Amino acid sequence: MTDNPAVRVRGLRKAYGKLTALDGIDLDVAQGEVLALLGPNGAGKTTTVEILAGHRDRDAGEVAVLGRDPGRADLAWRAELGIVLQGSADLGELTVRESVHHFARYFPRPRDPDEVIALVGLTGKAGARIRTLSGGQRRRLDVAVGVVGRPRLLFLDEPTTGFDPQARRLFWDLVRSLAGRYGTTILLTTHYLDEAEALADRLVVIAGGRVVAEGAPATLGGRAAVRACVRWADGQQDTDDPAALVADLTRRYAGTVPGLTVTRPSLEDVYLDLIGEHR
Ligand SMILES: Nc1ncnc2c1ncn2[C@@H]1O[C@H](COP(=O)(O)OP(=O)(O)OP(=O)(O)O)[C@@H](O)[C@H]1O
Repeated sequence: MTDNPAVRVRGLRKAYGKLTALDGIDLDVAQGEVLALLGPNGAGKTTTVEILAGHRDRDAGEVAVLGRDPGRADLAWRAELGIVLQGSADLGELTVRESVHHFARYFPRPRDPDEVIALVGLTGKAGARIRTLSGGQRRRLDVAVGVVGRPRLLFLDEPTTGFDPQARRLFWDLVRSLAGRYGTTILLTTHYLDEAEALADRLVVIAGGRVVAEGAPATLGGRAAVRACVRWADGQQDTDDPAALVADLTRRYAGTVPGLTVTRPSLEDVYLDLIGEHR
């Protein structure tokens, strides 16, 4: 972790009436890092992102986002952020192009709105009124608005909900290029484990308002240490060295091993185990 993280959270708490939504969250996001916040419905992901983005008050805890307390930050701080939350502002009578141009004017160094529209794959709909867009197209517009201000830090709350598979891949390319080429720090929430695995340097899993695990996608929850399971027509065996076992089987069968499969737990398996323990 760098000395000067983009996001630093200690002991974050938030209750809605009697319901404790966040029960002491600690979180760091390094500059340039892509961090995915995972957790079941109601875990507290949106509450966390909204507090970090300055859209919601907290009850307790220390929060620094780009070095500032979001509860007391100013317009210059806000201009460094890109925010794609759930439920977008309603500018339904504007066209896609008018909307992105409109939001670009709030920022001191915006990206070219037409380039941003192309980046999210909406060039063909640039002249269409927002109210005529499909759900996935509307979400792509939210993403365009989120990145048009050239943010240093981008919050994406379930950004690809409603995207078709092609649009999701286009979005993944966009996130990778923002992180890789521009060094944008990105905090995203998602329910898609493949998305988290494809994009994130690090995952943080929350459940019941607490952090229950964190780590790189390849190692979360001890994933890398779990043994592989080799199955074939006449048997199965767990092993640390599947290549050696397969070589041995190949010799035993003097060629092709019937019905051979080698499996390791997927990120989804590990994730479900993790949140299952905290239900
Ligand atoms: N404005 C609100 N008033 C009352 N309760 C709320 C409010 N917003 C969220 N909650 C409650 O706080 C808890 C955390 O909600 P939050 O939206 O942060 O979860 P989440 O992890 O983003 O869930 P999801 O994956 O379903 O989007 C839930 O139990 C939710 O019902």
